[in-house]
Amino acid sequence: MTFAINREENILRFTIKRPEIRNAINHEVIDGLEKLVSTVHNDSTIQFVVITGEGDEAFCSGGDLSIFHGLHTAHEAFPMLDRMASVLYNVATLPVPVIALVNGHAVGGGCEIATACDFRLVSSKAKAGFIQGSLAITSGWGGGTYLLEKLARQDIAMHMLCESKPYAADALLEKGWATQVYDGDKEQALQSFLIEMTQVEASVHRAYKQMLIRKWIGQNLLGQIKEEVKNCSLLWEAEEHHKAVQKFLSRKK
Ligand SMILES: CCC(=O)SCCNC(=O)CCNC(=O)[C@H](O)C(C)(C)COP(=O)(O)OP(=O)(O)OC[C@H]1O[C@@H](n2cnc3c(N)ncnc32)[C@H](O)[C@@H]1OP(=O)(O)O
Repeated sequence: MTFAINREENILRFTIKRPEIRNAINHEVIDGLEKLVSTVHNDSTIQFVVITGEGDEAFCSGGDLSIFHGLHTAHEAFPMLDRMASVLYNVATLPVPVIALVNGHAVGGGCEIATACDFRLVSSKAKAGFIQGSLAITSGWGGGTYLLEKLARQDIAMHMLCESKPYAADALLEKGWATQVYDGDKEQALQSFLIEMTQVEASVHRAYKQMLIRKWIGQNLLGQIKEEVKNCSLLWEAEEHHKAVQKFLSRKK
């Protein structure tokens, strides 16, 4: 199994379990995120959702290039992008706070997943960035839309998207992408982040989350995400994209 869903008291945790390829996303992990969403909707006692990656190296390295490289045309890429974008919107709009425990690198689609979450607790050793531009595509799972929505400074968000590179944790904090940066043990970091929040009734968290979701519905965030998906699928079929992916997959270390 390439993912795990575990419950610890009122916290539901989703772990991507593909550390050998830096927790890249395959179809089974997408299925797992769907399962996570339905579990939360069917259990009103869940207070928080945590998404993380196995190991110390990576939170998530984005789409599994060895699989998704097989998608050539916009027509072929669109269903994968659209499905993941929909699943991620369902994660972003879960009725409880969602925390990305960024235990290691979060690049490409991995950075999109973390950006869709309400909070990002980032290891001081991690790097994160929207590196999709270096593969001649844009974000395509909604991440660009979330970034432009979530960062207080739009110029910084645009710069991150257009530079298409990974940033160190301190820079991510300065830009407003990281909620907190932690040293050492991720479990301790999570515990201290949640300690004050757990003193507040879960119904209060749920009410604030609804406030946020209403705002996003009002500004048609989902419609904007659908446009992002469409544009990404058009860039996907260009020769430049396929060459860049091929270069990554065939690089010599
Ligand atoms: C769907 C839209 C998208 O998500 S587009 C973005 C796709 N993602 C990427 O381009 C990121 C590619 N990965 C990386 O940049 C690096 O692997 C990062 C995450 C920075 C980690 O570096 P480092 O710790 O040095 O590991 P490494 O590069 O030696 O990789 C270890 C093995 O894992 C593999 N791997 C890594 N990422 C992916 C991926 N996204 N898809 C498929 N395989 C991936 C590497 O190829 C490497 O495999 P191997 O050990 O050489 O067989």
